[in-house]
Amino acid sequence: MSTIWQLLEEHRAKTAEVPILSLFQDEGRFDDFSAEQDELLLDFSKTSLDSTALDLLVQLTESVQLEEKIDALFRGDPINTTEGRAVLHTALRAQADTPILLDGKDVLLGVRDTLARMEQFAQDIHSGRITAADGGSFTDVINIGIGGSDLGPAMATLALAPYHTGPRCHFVSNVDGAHVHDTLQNLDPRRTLVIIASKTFTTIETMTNGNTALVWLREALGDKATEHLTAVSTALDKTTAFGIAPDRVFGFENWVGGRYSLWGPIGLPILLAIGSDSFRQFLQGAAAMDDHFRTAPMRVNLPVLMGLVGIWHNNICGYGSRAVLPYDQHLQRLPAYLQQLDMESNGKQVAQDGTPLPRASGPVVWGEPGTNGQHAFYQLLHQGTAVVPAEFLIAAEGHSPELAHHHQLLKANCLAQSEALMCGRSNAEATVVASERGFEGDERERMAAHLSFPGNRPSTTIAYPKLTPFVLGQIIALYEHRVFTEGAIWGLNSFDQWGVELGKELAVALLPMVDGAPSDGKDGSTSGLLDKLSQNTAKQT
Ligand SMILES: O=P(O)(O)OC[C@H]1O[C@H](O)[C@H](O)[C@@H](O)[C@@H]1O
Repeated sequence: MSTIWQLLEEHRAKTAEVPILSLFQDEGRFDDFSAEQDELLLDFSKTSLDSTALDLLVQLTESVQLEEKIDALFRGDPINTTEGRAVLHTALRAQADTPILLDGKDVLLGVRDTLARMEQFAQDIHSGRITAADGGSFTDVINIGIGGSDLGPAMATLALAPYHTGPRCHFVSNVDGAHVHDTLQNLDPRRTLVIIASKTFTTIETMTNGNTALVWLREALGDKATEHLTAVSTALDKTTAFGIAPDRVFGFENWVGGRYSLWGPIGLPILLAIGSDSFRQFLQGAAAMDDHFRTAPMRVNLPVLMGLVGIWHNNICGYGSRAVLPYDQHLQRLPAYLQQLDMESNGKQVAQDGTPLPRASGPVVWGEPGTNGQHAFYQLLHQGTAVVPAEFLIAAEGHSPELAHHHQLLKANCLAQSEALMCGRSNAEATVVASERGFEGDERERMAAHLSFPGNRPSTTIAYPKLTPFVLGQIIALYEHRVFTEGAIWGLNSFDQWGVELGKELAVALLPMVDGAPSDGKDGSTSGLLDKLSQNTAKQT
C-alpha cells in the first residue's frame, strides 16, 4: 500500500467523527471547497473532505501521474490496452484546428467531414429537401440502438427538449418485442425515418429490432422501404449488406468507445432534434470542459475534484454507491446514462497489467430526478444504515418563465435535501418535535428515536444557470473525465467492457434450449427455469 493511501486512511480514522457541519466554522469553506468552469459550479463543501485530505488526494494524482495520463488520452495514445485502441472521443468535439495525429493522419479531417455530412442531412430533413418515399416530410425518427448507441442520444435528446426544432425522436433499445411494438404502433411508416445505430452492427438486440422495423416499413412502402433507413456504424461492410445506401450511412472509427460516442454520428438523433447551431453549442460545451481538464491545476479542476471526492467516499470512507439526483426533469435519463458511463468503464477487478486491484473500484451508481426520489428512496438516504453520497444537479432557472414558481420550489427542495443530509436532527431536537406532536414520557423517547436524523451525510451539488446545449455538453464531459480520473487512480482500463461478453455468449447457446432443445449440461436452476418457462408458454398457446 502506498504511503498516500495509508495517510488518507489514518486521517479519516482521526476525523471520522467530526461533523461536516462543524467544518463550516471556517467561513471560507464554500469558496475553498467549490470550483467553477464557465457555466458550472461544483460545490463539494458538504463532504467530510478537509484541506489535509484534499492535499493528500492531490498528491495521489501526482503519484499515479494523472497529468501524464490526461495528456496520453488527448494525444491518442493506445490507452485502451486490451483492445489495442486509442480513446479519442474528445476529437469529435475538438474546436481547435490543431491536428490530432493517429498513425500519421489527422483524425480531425474525417471527424469534420462526417459532421458536415450529418449537418447537411439534418438540414435537408428539416427543410424537406430529403423527403419520405411518398414525397412528404419525415415527422418522426426512431433510433434503434442499445447501450452507448441508445443511452447517450436518448438522454441528451430528452435533456434538450426546449431546443427541439426537428422531427420527434423515439428510441427503441430492448430486445423485448414490447419496446419496438409499442413504439411502432403509434407511428406512421410513411412519415418515419429509422436510424439503425450500432458501432459493431452485430448487436443482437439492435439487429433484431432493425429487422422488425424494416418489415414494418416494407409492409407500407414495399421496395422503397430502404429510403426510410439510415445507419450509424463503424462497420460499413455490414451496413451495405443490410441494404442501406452509402450516402445514408454515417461512419465512425473504433477509437470512439460506445459509451463515449454521442458526440459523433451516434448523436445524429440529437442533431436531427435540435439542429446544427444547438448541436455545435453542445460540442463547444464539452470542448470547454476538455480544455479545462487538460490545463486547470488539480486543485481547481472540476473533473479531477469530482473524481477525488469519489475516491474519498468509496475507498477511504467505504461508501459503496453514489446517488445521482438531478433536480431537472429534462435530465431524467442522466442516471441511466451515467450507469453505463461509470459502471461499464470502472466496474473492473484487475489493473491494466492483469493483476488484482488492491482496493475497491467503481461504486454502484443509481438515481432518479428530484423531487420524485424524495417520495421514494430518500427515506434510506436520511435514516438508512448505509451512507450513500448524493450528487445533486440544479439550474438557477427553468425553461418556462410562466412556471417560475415551480422552479423556485424545485430549488428550495434541492437545497433542503443536501442541508437535511448534512445537518440531520439531533435526539434533543427530535424530542421537542415528539412533544409538539403530543407524545409524553417513554412514548416521547421512543418517538424521538424515530424522528431523529443522524446527519453528517455527504453530498455534492452541480449548479448551472440553465440547461442549455452548452451546459449539457459541459456536464457530460465533466462526468466522462471524472470517470477517467477515478479509473486512472485505480490503475484500471476504463475503456473496455469484457464483463458483458459472457452473458451474450450464454444467451446464444441458450436460445435453442428456449426453443425446446434438451438442456443437457446446464445447472439445476437453469434447466428448472427452462422447463418452467416452456410449460408456461405451452399453457398460453
Ligand atoms: O453500438 P453497438 O456495437 O451495438 O454496442 C452497443 C453496446 O453493447 C455492448 O454490449 C457494450 O456493452 C456497450 O458498450 C455498447 O455500447
